[in-house]
Amino acid sequence: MSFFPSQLRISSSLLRRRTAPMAAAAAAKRPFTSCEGSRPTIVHKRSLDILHDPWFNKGTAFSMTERDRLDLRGLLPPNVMSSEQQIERFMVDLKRLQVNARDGPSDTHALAKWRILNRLHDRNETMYYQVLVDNIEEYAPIVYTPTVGLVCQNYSGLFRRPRGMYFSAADRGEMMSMVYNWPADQVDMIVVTDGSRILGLGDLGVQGIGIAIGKLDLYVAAAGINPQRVLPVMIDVGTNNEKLLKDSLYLGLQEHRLDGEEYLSVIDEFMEAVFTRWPNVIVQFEDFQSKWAFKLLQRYRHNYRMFNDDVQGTAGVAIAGLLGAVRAQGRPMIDFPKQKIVVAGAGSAGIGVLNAARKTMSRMLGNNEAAFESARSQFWVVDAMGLITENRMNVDPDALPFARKEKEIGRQGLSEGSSLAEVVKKVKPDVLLGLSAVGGLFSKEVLEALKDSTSTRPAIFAMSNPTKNAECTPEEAFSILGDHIIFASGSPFNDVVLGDGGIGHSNQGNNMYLFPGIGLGTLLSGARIISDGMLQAAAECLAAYMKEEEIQKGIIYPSISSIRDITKEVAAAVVREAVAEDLAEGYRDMDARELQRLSQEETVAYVKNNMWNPVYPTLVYRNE
Ligand SMILES: NC(=O)C1=CN([C@@H]2O[C@H](COP(=O)(O)OP(=O)(O)OC[C@H]3O[C@@H](n4cnc5c(N)ncnc54)[C@H](O)[C@@H]3O)[C@@H](O)[C@H]2O)C=CC1
Ligand SMILES: CC(=O)C(=O)O
Ligand SMILES: [Mg+2]
Repeated sequence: MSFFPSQLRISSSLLRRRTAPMAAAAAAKRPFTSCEGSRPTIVHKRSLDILHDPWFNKGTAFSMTERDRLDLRGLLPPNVMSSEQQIERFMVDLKRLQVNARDGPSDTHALAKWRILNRLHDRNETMYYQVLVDNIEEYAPIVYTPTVGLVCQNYSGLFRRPRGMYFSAADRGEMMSMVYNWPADQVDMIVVTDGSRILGLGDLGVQGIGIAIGKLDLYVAAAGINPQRVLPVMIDVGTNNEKLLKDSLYLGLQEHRLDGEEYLSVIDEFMEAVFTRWPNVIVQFEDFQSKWAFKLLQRYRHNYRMFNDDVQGTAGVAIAGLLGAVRAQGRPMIDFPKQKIVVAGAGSAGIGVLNAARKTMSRMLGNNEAAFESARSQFWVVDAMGLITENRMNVDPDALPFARKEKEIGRQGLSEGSSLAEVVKKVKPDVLLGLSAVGGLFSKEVLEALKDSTSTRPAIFAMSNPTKNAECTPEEAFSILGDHIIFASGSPFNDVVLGDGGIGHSNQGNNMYLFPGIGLGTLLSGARIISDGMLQAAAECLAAYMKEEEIQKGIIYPSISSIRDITKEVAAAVVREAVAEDLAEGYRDMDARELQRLSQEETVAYVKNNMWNPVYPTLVYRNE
């Protein structure tokens, strides 16, 4: 099945948008698995051991009866706090930092917030996630992009308590037993990186584990995956970052990266080990350099429950945004195949987006070979060496399908290696999309050239992360191109106040709108693999989520404050597609046949009821 649905399916889901009433659970034929937060939790420890365990610790919120039950009386100040009071106290501390920091959202300021939040995570996970869920808009930029980039760059210095697992080249032959060192018998979600391309910051070696941790924080906050069942993983096969190789305080292997068969054998061993211990786990590959991203995806996707977020998650988010941009021009989505799109960056993310966009156009044009071939001519791809054409020596095989024919581009006055500014000047594209990792690539010259766009409302996607790597800022885009544009960036920027006092919307086009729902939907369907159709359903759901009035205002992605809601909808769409493709094997007491019987509303309710909420459970002690 190819990546994106026909226009008909998009339209019908647009009609269904946000129609799933929560009353559906009550109307459902059978009770769904209830929220785990309400069940008592059996613990096998007491006293200080409980206070020092972030999974169970409630700090001052332990009730007096619980303090008696768990031998905690006298180990805490006597005033029992509600979780709201606890958070209020914590926030006073966190906000004081904000008041005192005179330098605005500087790096040191953001890092200080990350430290405070991380320390909370280390002593009380429930409260940490409560703070995150309730203030996701404020703290996603701290636990995720952009601050997570800074955290990864400084991880060797910031490291205090271990979080997640490290599999290194030195562990070859040991991984099958090592996985049993992880304390949880059930793991639902693993995010794994080899640290070779962290955001747009390059090879950060073992320090890249920060990105796996940040992504899993969003799995918990947005998708309600139980934090006791997530596992961040770093596969340390060395680093080619010369600075880290020479740094005596660096925490990873100080040797050059393994390559070729040796590298593959390490990743193979890791996959075999984790799927042996946790056969139903889902593995998200994150921030692997392009060289391996596609190869590993092809190697594993038909046998394991895995996906590559940079290739597949980014593609879905970009497609949803591109369709939003078409609607924002006042045109029907079926006009998407007429859009001229210039893409800067032909790495794992850029090529992932290009393949998905081409397939989407092709489906809209009739879904045959001629349509697929014709869709190709809507794209111009520029990488570090300029416009990619068939004359490029040693063109990357993944980029080859998008290499322009000299004959075609000769007519436009372009040639192999033409600069981005030249390409934009000559093509006059509807969309300029950056996944280059080069901050400021959309220079004044490039944006000036876009003024001649044939679109009534050109779209600029400056998708590279973190903030400093964005191809341009919204201020630059709106000030040069005027008010009637669409702007999206990978990391968050503030909206821009326009000359007439209106708002120039700065959308965050980030795969965070899809990966949590893809993971949750896969988990709750029990799908054996993650198919193109499931990814396509996720992207379609995101595209359909935006209301017409929002789109007309230039808002093409939801606010991050609604990420839990959008994730629930995306997960339900993924579940339904898995069922439709006969891939779903069920989850816990919801078997495949029962899943099949659920209506759309019931599927949404099923997803919602299986999302973990950060609420203190009642703790009951039992001897082991
Ligand atoms: N917003 C989002 O959700 C996502 C954003 N990204 C961002 O995309 C960026 C790229 O990621 P990957 O594709 O994995 O990296 P990559 O390193 O595989 O690819 C980078 C590409 O940019 C090209 N490039 C370098 N300099 C250029 C220049 N001056 N002009 C045009 N192209 C140039 C390179 O030739 C290469 O093709 C990163 O900054 C990453 O943070 C990645 C995934 C998701
Ligand atoms: C967002 C993301 O996955 C990246 O920048 O790599
Ligand atoms: Mg990534």
